[in-house]
Amino acid sequence: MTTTGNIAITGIPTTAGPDGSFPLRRELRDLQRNFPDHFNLLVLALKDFQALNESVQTSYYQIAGIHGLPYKPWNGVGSNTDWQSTSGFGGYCTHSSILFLTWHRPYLALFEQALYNSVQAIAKQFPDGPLRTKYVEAAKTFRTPYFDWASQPPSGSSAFPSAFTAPTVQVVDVDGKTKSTANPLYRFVFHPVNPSPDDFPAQWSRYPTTVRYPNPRTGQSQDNRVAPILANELASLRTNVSLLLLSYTNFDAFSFNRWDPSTNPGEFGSLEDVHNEIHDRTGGGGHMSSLDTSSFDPLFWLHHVNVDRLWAIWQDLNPDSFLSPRPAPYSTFNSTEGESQTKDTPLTPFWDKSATKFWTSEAIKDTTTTFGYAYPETQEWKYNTPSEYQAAIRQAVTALYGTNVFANFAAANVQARATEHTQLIKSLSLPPPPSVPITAEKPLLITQKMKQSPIPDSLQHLAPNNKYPEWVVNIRAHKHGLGGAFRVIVFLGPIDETDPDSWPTEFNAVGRVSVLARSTTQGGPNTTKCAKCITDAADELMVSGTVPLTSALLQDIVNENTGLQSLQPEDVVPYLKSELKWKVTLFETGEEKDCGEVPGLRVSVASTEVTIGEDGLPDYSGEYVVYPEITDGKPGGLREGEHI
Ligand SMILES: N[C@@H](Cc1ccc(O)cc1)C(=O)O
Ligand SMILES: [Cu+2]
Repeated sequence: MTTTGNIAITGIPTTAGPDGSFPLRRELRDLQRNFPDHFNLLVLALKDFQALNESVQTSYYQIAGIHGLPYKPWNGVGSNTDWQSTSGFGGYCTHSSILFLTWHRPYLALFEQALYNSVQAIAKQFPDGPLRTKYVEAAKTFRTPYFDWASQPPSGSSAFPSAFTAPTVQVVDVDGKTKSTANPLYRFVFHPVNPSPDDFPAQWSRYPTTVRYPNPRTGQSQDNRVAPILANELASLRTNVSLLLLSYTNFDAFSFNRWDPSTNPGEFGSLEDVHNEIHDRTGGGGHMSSLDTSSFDPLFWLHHVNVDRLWAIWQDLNPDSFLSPRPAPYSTFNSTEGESQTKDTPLTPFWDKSATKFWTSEAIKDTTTTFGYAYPETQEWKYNTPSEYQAAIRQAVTALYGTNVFANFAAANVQARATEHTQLIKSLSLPPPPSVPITAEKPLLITQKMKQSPIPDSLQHLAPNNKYPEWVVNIRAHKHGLGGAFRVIVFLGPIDETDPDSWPTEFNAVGRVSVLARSTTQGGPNTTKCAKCITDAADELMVSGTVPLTSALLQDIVNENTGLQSLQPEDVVPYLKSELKWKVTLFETGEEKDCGEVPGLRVSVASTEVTIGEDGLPDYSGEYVVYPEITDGKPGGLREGEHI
């Protein structure tokens, strides 16, 4: 890869195998356990890549810097100066925009081709002989892994893989010796944090490395907080992913989180919304929580590969739906607020393979193999017909994310969550894990239960005639209503109202909608943010998200002391009226702050009747019904007579 002039974004140049196959981007835990040579290369190459001089255009530092901070033009692509107007943001990344998914695909391809450079270099450094042969061979099919944050981790293993949290990792180094080395997935070590003066404002330059859940006082990363917080809202997140993949059929609704008055109650969610939630839950006020800094955390790349994968899966299930022109939500390096963004809008700063023009959404929509990779679920070449291929995708999706909410509930042993939860919370008070070497973690498994049983016998009575109502909480708010990143957490049941710090780990937390608004005060956190809303144009941008409730309702039904009897509206409506609540907190500073309400906040509850087919697959084609009586009278709740 040349490092001067226009850099062509090629991904890893690959010719298809004789059967049409392409190398796979695999799940991290699968890679670690089943492809140890690839995993070994990942560790060594990522270290090498991260160590590149920060002034090199294809260094980790500079590639990460395309997304947000330090707001510098990259690859010879000048920036639009409009972003400096009050409502704009620096950097090239696209969010709440129709280009959200497509822009990130060449971005990941660029990361992968740069990482691959290091993979090649490393493989060749092994001593001549069988070791080198082995690693050179493995290097050919090396692709960036993904972190599947939605499927159920195998029992006894953490929702946040140790590959991200262990400070050191065991590797076979290029001298052929097995040793312990600093883990490049754990954090990125800036060298230095401000290679040019003021790359980062004080709020960020205080951290010499990327951090997760930084202690607000000491700035220490608290990685042990991530796993319990991922586990606590996992069942709802997983339903969200199944709903997105199996019930959304329109690209615009599926892809991004912008809300408008025509949004129907079955389409408040989006892949961008669940993606935001992962930024929030893994960042905890550290780098992942902010669009300005998230791409510096190595986790960002594996998270976004998963987002790209979910899109690839969805797109192959819905090949005829693609983006329709939409106005840019605000000005950035590559867009001007209000201008129409279409499938032909240049995805700057990513030059295409010719290095003379930019990639467009249209050019990268159809297949990931343009960039030399596929996913386990998208091995199209294995099937004779499109319908066979789609049936296989559906099967793979339902095996990982739950054939239906009942099978998911049973397989994931959600029932045991209450006990498990107490243990997790206890583990939070323990000191961070010592520097342990990575031991191969169990890969995600297709659980037998999900495959076997359409509706487990013990839950059959809750879906008479194989029909049941699926319940969701829909949320919308002004994206920039608080002048910073905030979330709305949804609870079902009592919580400690007085302690915002405890809310994400309350057992009764069901799920959240996280809004990654950028801080409008670039100098750092502003203490008046909760109290005041900003009144510029960006304030008008409305975003939405959804929190699936059904699995939490099932938990409450099974847990007899709640009194809830069924999923039917006559039981659920009064139950939700008394038990459903939500809290708004600002999260960018690492300190949880109760913000009461956000401008434009509307929370509503909707349900749709789902029929489970013979094969256990849910049919989501029904309409959604909104129940304003549940939220009427609560702050920010939809009122009766009000339109969604
Ligand atoms: N937090 C719960 C989900 C839940 C939330 C609220 C409830 O009332 C019940 C269940 C879990 O870990 O699975
Ligand atoms: Cu992201």
